[in-house]
Amino acid sequence: MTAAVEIDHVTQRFGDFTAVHDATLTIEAGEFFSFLGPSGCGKTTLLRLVSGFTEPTAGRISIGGKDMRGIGPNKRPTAMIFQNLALFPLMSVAENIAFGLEVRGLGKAARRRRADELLDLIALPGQGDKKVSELSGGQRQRVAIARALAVEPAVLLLDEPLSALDLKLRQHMRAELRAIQKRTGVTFIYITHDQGEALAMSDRVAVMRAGHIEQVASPTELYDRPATGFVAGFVGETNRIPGRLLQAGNGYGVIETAFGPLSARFDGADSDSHALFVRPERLGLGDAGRGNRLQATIENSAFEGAHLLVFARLADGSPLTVQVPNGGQPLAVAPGEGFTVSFAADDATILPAEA
Ligand SMILES: Nc1ncnc2c1ncn2[C@@H]1O[C@H](COP(=O)(O)OP(=O)(O)OP(=O)(O)O)[C@@H](O)[C@H]1O
Repeated sequence: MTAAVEIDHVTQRFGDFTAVHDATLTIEAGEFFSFLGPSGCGKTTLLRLVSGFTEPTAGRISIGGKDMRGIGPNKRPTAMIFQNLALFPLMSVAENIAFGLEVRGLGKAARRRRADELLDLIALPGQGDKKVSELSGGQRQRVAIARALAVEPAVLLLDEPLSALDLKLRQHMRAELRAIQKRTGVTFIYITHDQGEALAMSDRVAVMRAGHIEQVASPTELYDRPATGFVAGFVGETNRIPGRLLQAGNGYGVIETAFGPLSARFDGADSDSHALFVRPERLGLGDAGRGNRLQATIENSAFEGAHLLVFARLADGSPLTVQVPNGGQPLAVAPGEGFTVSFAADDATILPAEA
């Protein structure tokens, strides 16, 4: 089972405070969709609205084309997985998975059959008789997913389920979650403040800021075509150079900056002031005919294995980060020395400047 989720002009207020402002978007059936944003931006509130734990102050949520107004959480075709998995430690793995089925009156043999199917799905075949306490953190995570899937929800809601795991396991579980989602075809709605997680797993991501949805796009589009300065800065690293728009046309613009005119992609967004955003890995050392040039002075650098991060200052003292691929040669410039970087207009974006 799978279903689309329509969020139609949904607002959630708590007293005078608006946690979600007029959100409108459709999550397609079978999609892995993430809400990404800093703490307090309203992600959990939106998830609770979809699950039915909270009714919106205004607007409407539909699941599978059905209006969910007045339909309580246990009547919705959704299941939720929380950060603390709340597995029952004294029950076996199979009993944990089948718990929701017992409540629904399914017989013992049928429950066990379903638990075994789900154990295959989460790549823990034959582990049903183990105790939860005998499993690793990642295995418990998978059992929690199996338990949520046992009741055949059309939409699975996941509230930062990986945040308690260590980095290695988290990265491994990203791939696991994605694979389980693909195998089941269930719509996954995932919330996280970890951009790496959202980019690695999702078909599409909604970036949220202070209750507003800033952009909904695929991971590559978010990274390469951020719609706002906030998205450019929140999803990945970026350099920001403020300036005044000089000219625009055909999808490109030129802004006058403290370092001369610079050109980049520009979609024509009107604003009193603009800024150019360029990612550290899109800056190349030297002037290799890339179109835009900047002079900077190196402050220090950090070796990260596959690349070197160079922290530099522009002439007005503002910071510039350059990511240089590790080509097996030491960097030819030392701290305190000046150097030139360049970038192509296609590798940078001009957006309205934000405070
Ligand atoms: N029941 C409530 N009553 C009053 N304010 C609330 C309530 N629930 C959430 N808020 C406020 O709404 C805002 C959004 O909260 P929410 O939990 O949705 O954020 P979040 O993006 O999920 O953050 P985090 O990543 O920290 O969980 C916060 O400022 C929070 O304090």
